[in-house]
Amino acid sequence: MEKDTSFLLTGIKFNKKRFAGDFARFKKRKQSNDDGSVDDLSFFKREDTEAEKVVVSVNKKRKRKTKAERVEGFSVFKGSDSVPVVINEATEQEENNQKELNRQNERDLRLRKKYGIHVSGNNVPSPLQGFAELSTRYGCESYLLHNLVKLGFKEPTPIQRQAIPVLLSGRECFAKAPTGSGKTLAFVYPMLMKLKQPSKDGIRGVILCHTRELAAQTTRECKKMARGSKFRIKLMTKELLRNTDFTKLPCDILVSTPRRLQLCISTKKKKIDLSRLVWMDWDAENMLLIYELGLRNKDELFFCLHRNCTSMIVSTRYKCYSDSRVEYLVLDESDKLFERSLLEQTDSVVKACSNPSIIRSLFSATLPDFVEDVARTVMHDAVRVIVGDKNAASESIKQKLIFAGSEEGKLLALRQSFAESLNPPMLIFVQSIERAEELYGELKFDSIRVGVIHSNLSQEQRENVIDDFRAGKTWVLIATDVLGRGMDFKGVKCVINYDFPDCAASYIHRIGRSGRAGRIGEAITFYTEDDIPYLRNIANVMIASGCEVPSWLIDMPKKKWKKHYPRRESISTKPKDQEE
Ligand SMILES: Nc1ncnc2c1ncn2[C@@H]1O[C@H](COP(=O)(O)OP(=O)(O)OP(=O)(O)O)[C@@H](O)[C@H]1O
Repeated sequence: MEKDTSFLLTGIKFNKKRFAGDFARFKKRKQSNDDGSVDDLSFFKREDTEAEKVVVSVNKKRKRKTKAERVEGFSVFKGSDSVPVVINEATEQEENNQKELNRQNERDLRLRKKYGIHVSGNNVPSPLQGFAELSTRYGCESYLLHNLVKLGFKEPTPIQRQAIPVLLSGRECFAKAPTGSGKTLAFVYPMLMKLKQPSKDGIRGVILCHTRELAAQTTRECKKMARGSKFRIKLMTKELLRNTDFTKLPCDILVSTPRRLQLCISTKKKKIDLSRLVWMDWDAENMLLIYELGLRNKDELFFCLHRNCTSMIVSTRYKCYSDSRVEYLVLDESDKLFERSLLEQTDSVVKACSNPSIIRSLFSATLPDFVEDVARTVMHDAVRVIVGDKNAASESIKQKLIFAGSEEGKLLALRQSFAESLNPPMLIFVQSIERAEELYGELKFDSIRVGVIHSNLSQEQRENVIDDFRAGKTWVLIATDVLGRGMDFKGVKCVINYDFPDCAASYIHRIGRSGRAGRIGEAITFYTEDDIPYLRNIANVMIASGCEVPSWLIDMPKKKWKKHYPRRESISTKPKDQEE
């Protein structure tokens, strides 16, 4: 788990040649930035103190002009739901407006309570009552509504009810909602609505997924939702990476793993440039502001305004225009993307998407504190949306723990459960590639159609295994954690944790491959002596998801859970002396 949030503290390179005139104005004052870069670090470092003052000052100015305007703070966590401003000397019209606002707030609260939605942030937009509001409130194009009907989606899920209006209002968002609860649609739909039309400006939407399988699935879902439009939605494949000149690639939305996109950004020949700077129309008012606020140049002014005002206010009052490229960035399974193994690559991509008007969103079924910290530091006036209990799994999954005693005991228990009731399609998770192959070796001679997937297989092999499982050609799929998150196999009835998961988050995601979209699922977790110290953490998840747990489990001491990868005996029914 990483706390490093370096991408937030990195800046944007300015095209000094292109804006030579503007730079000339500041030459004398900007002694130290000879390379044309913003003195980003020091600037951002003081944003919590100086910039806050600046914003208050900017906001005071605005307030003087129109009394009814609200003072917007920019701390995500300063308040819970929206807090209406009390207006002194209110006119009758203003009072009526206020009453209507209060009534709306009450309606929002009731709706959120009904669907278990918890929000933090300033002026959080009202949740959707139904999909029809996408049209009445946001002027959603008819092809998008038709696609919802075609997909058979009648009602928005709770995360869709809240996250879609947040993103459509141009707010950044970090969200946690149970596995299988429709988060993909919650970020893809507003992206399609926001981007409106395909354009020649290059890639405007980027979705990062932690595995190729999830990226491929998300691309497919995205295309389904965009049917009837001319959006070009591309999956970053190995071929694309090798053979494409991205400056010529017609693409509006790119779905990729962080690794592939980073490779692309860092390889000069590929010329993929996701960054663009927003420049303001330079006028006297801005000049004045710079001096009044004690800033050094218009870049600093821009960041101040941008970070603390809504983009609409910036664009009308301060005549800011956007020459943006990536307008929309999604980090799906965000906590995974921020883990040590992917952090650097994710960091590069986020850094490259340097359009200051960008709307970024983080989605996952688990939201550890360090991700909240990242979101709080990096995002602009973001809204946090949590559906259900923060540490819970999906409530539609029946969860069971089985003591298997030893490795041999696990294999016996598995075969016994197959003999009693094989309920395919079924996923079995193990902790390593080696163990996946071992278990596959044991089961392939039983009369079960079994497949295996892990990261040592070629991309083609992985695709074939997934296709066979989706098509029902294999009933049981043995997998490492490469399939533990995000994958949507609609009919999976049962997940078996053959090996105990390495952390509570991994447990939540693994078992969440069943019980999707409101269906009933089952999760069985084998444990041995080695795993007992970690049982309590799983018990906590079970309790939070409404499952019954034996009292002895609750009485167990809590254990701080780092990654749990015990050395396990190999999976084999051969007598020990016959093993090689
Ligand atoms: N409004 C809806 N009504 C019915 N089904 C829906 C709706 N929205 C999405 N779904 C379906 O729910 C299933 C799960 O959706 P999705 O894969 O987006 O879940 P998720 O929340 O991203 O899960 P995970 O955390 O495991 O990634 C999909 O099969 C999707 O088609």
